[in-house]
Amino acid sequence: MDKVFITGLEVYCTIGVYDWEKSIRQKLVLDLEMDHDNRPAAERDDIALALDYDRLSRRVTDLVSQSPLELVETVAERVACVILGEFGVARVRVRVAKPGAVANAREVGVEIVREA
Ligand SMILES: Nc1nc2c(c(=O)[nH]1)N=C([C@H](O)[C@@H](O)CO)CN2
Repeated sequence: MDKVFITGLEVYCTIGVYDWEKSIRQKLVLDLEMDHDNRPAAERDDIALALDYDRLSRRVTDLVSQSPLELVETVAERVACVILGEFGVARVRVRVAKPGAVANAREVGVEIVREA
C-alpha cells in the first residue's frame, strides 16, 4: 500500500503527569504514516485526490496544542482517531516523542498503529 507521511511535526502543548508540567508548554514531536492510494492524485495531478499532508498537519497541530493532557498515549490515540475519522484513512501509524523528558535519553514516547 502507498503511504503519505509526515515526520518531525513539532507541537507545543501542556503534557505530563507531574504538577510542574501542568502550567508549562512542552514540545512533542510527531511522526505520522497513513495508508493512501496515491495513484489517482498522481494520474490527474490533483490535490483534491491526494491526502493533503498540509491540511492534516494543521488539524493535528490544532488538536494537540489545544487540549491539556497527561499521557503521550492519549495524544497518540486522539491523533489516530482524528486521522481515521476525518481524513478517510484506513490505517495510520502514530509516533509521539517527548524529547528531553528522561535524563540521558534523547526521546521517549509511544508508537501505535490503528485501523478504521
Ligand atoms: N508511558 C508513559 N510514561 C510516562 C509518561 C507518559 O506520558 N507515558 N509521562 C511521564 C511524565 O509526564 C514525564 O514525561 C515527565 O518528564 C512519565 N512517564
